[in-house]
Amino acid sequence: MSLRICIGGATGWTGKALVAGVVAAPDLALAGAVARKAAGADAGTVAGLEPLGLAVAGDVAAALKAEPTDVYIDYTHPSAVKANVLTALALGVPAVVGTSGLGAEDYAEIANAAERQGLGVVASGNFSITASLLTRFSLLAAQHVADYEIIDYAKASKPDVPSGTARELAERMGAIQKSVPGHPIDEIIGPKETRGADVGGGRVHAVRLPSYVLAVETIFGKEGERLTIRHDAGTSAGPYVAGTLLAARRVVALKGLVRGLDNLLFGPLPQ
Ligand SMILES: NC(=O)C1=CN([C@@H]2O[C@H](COP(=O)(O)OP(=O)(O)OC[C@H]3O[C@@H](n4cnc5c(N)ncnc54)[C@H](O)[C@@H]3O)[C@@H](O)[C@H]2O)C=CC1
Ligand SMILES: O=C(O)C1=N[C@H](C(=O)O)C[C@H](O)C1
Repeated sequence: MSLRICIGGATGWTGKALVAGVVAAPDLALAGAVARKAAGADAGTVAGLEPLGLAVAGDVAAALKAEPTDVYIDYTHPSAVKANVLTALALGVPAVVGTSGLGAEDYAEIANAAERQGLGVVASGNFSITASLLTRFSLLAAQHVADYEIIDYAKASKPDVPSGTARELAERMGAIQKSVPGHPIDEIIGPKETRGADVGGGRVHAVRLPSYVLAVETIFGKEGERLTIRHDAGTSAGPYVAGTLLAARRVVALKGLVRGLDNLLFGPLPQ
């Protein structure tokens, strides 16, 4: 039997690519689509496909109550994602979280809800395979190099900061080892903001300019040498589809939260 998927944010840049990905996959079926402004429209039509005979719902609860659903996928907005995921869990549906804007405390709350319900959640700041390689390489480097900073580049209109990619990376790198600034930030002469923000125990610098989609750079410094690891997203949402659908296929067998697609692709980080 096909895995029944509901997509939150089905009319968006990523959501439309996911609707097409689900429709094209022989083992998946589109059971629901959520988008406030397109409620009532055909889910295929709003994604630029042939009509699917499935009406878009105005909110997550309506979609999950209307059709039996195995997995809820969220690509909505930083202001909506947490409530959407908690709603899905409360209705007994595991979730895959692509939307950015949540940090360690939000994920602790989501992890608790998932464990209480005995359900899985997979969240990843970036579901592209190559971005997951940046994450994994950076986590490995953080095991060996104590001094690092992250630069987070995105489009000028991005509403959240840092990006989901950079935030997850900073929090996970900080859990391995915190990067202590060589000169205490409180004692800096000049505007302290120039040194970026402390996210999870490392400095993150956000650049927001036209022409970027999303790029993340981790810079590791040691006496006499430097390592830079960088990922650049292009203008297509295609790279996020395979990783998101891999997470959807795997989340049904999980209990609790897995944060980071790299954990599904490459297993736990070697100690
Ligand atoms: N983890 C990953 O690999 C990726 C994460 N993202 C993140 O996913 C999110 C969505 O990105 P895009 O697809 O570019 O956005 P978009 O703006 O193109 O689409 C957002 C969708 O969510 C809906 N929406 C907006 N506000 C809402 C609200 N308050 N409640 C319910 N639905 C709402 C819109 O109607 C639309 O369908 C962003 O946070 C972005 O950073 C995007 C691409 C990849
Ligand atoms: O807002 C976007 O567009 C993206 N956001 C994600 C993030 O916040 O990390 C990543 C994706 O590459 C595009």
